[in-house]
Amino acid sequence: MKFEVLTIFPEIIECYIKHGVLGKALNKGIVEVKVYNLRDFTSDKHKKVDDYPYGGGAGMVMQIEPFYNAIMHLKADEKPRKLVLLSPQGRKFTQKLAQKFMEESKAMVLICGRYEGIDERVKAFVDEEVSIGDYVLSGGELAALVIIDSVVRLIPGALGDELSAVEDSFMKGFLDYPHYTRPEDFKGMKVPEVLLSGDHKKIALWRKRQALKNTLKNRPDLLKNLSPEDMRILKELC
Ligand SMILES: N#Cc1c(N)n[nH]c1-c1ccc2c(Cl)cn(Cc3cccnc3)c2c1
Repeated sequence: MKFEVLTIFPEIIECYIKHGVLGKALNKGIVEVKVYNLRDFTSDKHKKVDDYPYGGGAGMVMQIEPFYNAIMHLKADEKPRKLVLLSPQGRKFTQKLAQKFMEESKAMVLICGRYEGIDERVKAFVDEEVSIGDYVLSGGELAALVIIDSVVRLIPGALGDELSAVEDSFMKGFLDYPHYTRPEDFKGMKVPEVLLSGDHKKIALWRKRQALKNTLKNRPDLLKNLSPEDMRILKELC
């Protein structure tokens, strides 16, 4: 899969993608990320990308021309791509939408703005307007990275451990179970005995109970379409 990112801060994207799962996927050639600086698509010597808002109001608005020029530059190769605008007004990004993007798109353009937002006319050239959540960020770049990271994790072979992609929280409809590793006793804080028992059936049941308990406490909204067995365990917890 290929990601093309439009931004005035390419360093934000370039720094993050070198590390972790994304870095490995890039090295394996499973993923390609190209970052474009919108200032390279301006037509004035000051590389201006913003201006005062029509109708007044605080702050500056990003002008349409750099976005238009960059999008036309990308489209020149006539290859199909999904154009996604990051915006506080966008539809909510979820694991389900990440799965859809991974399955349906060979290439995605992630359009990142700053300031108070971008000229509304840019939306005439995009396929989706997406927000990663109900909180206020300073621009679209972090949101773009969230989308790239979550979509790449779903690409077969990207993680090197198929199970963890399948087991990721939210795919199952409830949160993950607690994780422990060495030391067994840290200042008197001990690892639960069951995890040292080697009894895989008991461990699996303990993990399921803990996951359902955590989900009931922190994210009851995720508890849908539980299997009869999970429902039985949940009822025991109530
Ligand atoms: N995705 C997402 C997302 C999110 N979940 N919060 N904030 C954003 C986001 C995305 C794009 C931009 C652009 Cl362009 C400018 N800003 C700053 C801003 C802040 C408050 C009101 N208006 C604009 C952006 C914030």
